[in-house]
Amino acid sequence: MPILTLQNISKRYGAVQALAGVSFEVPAGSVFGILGPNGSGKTTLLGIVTDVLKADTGHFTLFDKTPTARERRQIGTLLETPNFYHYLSGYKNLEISAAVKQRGKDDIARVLDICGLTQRQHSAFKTYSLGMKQRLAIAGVLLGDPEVLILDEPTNGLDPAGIAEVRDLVRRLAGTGKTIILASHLLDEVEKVCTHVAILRKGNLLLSGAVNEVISRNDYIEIAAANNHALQSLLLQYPGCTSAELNGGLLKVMFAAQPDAAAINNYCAQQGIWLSHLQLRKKSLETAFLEITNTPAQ
Ligand SMILES: Nc1ncnc2c1ncn2[C@@H]1O[C@H](COP(=O)(O)OP(=O)(O)OP(=O)(O)O)[C@@H](O)[C@H]1O
Repeated sequence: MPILTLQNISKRYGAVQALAGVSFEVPAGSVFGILGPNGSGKTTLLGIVTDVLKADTGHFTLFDKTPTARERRQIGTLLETPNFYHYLSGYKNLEISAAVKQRGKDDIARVLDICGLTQRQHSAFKTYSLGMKQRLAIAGVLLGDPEVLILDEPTNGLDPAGIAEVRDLVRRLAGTGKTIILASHLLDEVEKVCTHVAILRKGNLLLSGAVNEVISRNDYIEIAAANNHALQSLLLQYPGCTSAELNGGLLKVMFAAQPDAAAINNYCAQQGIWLSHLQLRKKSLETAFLEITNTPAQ
């Protein structure tokens, strides 16, 4: 059963089409990244799902049901950094969060433990590192043990140590079976923690699904010969070749499917070009992502 199903969600702010007919499913137990550059509609989408905003068209279900207060109670949301009191301890701040959520204090020790803050629970919030502050914010979201967590840019503004701490926490939470939906403009974040992804650009969904399936990462080849221009023309005619760019003394050649280096070597030899260099290289997720986001939206 999908945890969240979006169907044809659109939202406009005046002249800006923030979301244009977005549909996808978030599977149970996934860490689902909503990825896109600034202004692509991520926060708007999370706002709609958490009932802060109303969609113009379309609808969504939570746990396969039209959401009521009962379904919403199973969602813990962190859309912006909470206003913790700087002079109060982590524990006292969570007492306030629990009271706002009309929950008792009995869950505080558990969430502090999950977020690795037990030892520092009685220290003032102002003495916490950036990573600890964000972990406290996530601890607040975990009060009441929701099944689904929605986090908007959870590592934004953190230093590298804080980013690593929050990523570890997200992975740990995923390991306990929680479904985690997080918006991010950081590809690295999605690569490191997400199992699934939806990629948005200017309010359009470019693709969604399991990270390994939707972001194809075929190898590319680096290749050179005495006459690189002749080699370039030749390779552009090779079946499945999508580009051949000259970079320094090497050609970087991309393919629609996994390239076969031996077959390419043979092809060049048959055409009278002897290679001085041929190497298979792994395409980075960043390159794959740029290719996806540079293709026209449907
Ligand atoms: N209240 C609003 N009024 C007018 N335009 C808005 C409003 N909120 C968002 N927008 C516009 O809608 C588009 C989508 O914004 P949104 O904040 O959802 O994107 P985002 O992907 O979350 O970006 P960011 O990472 O910068 O938060 C942007 O062009 C933004 O300027």
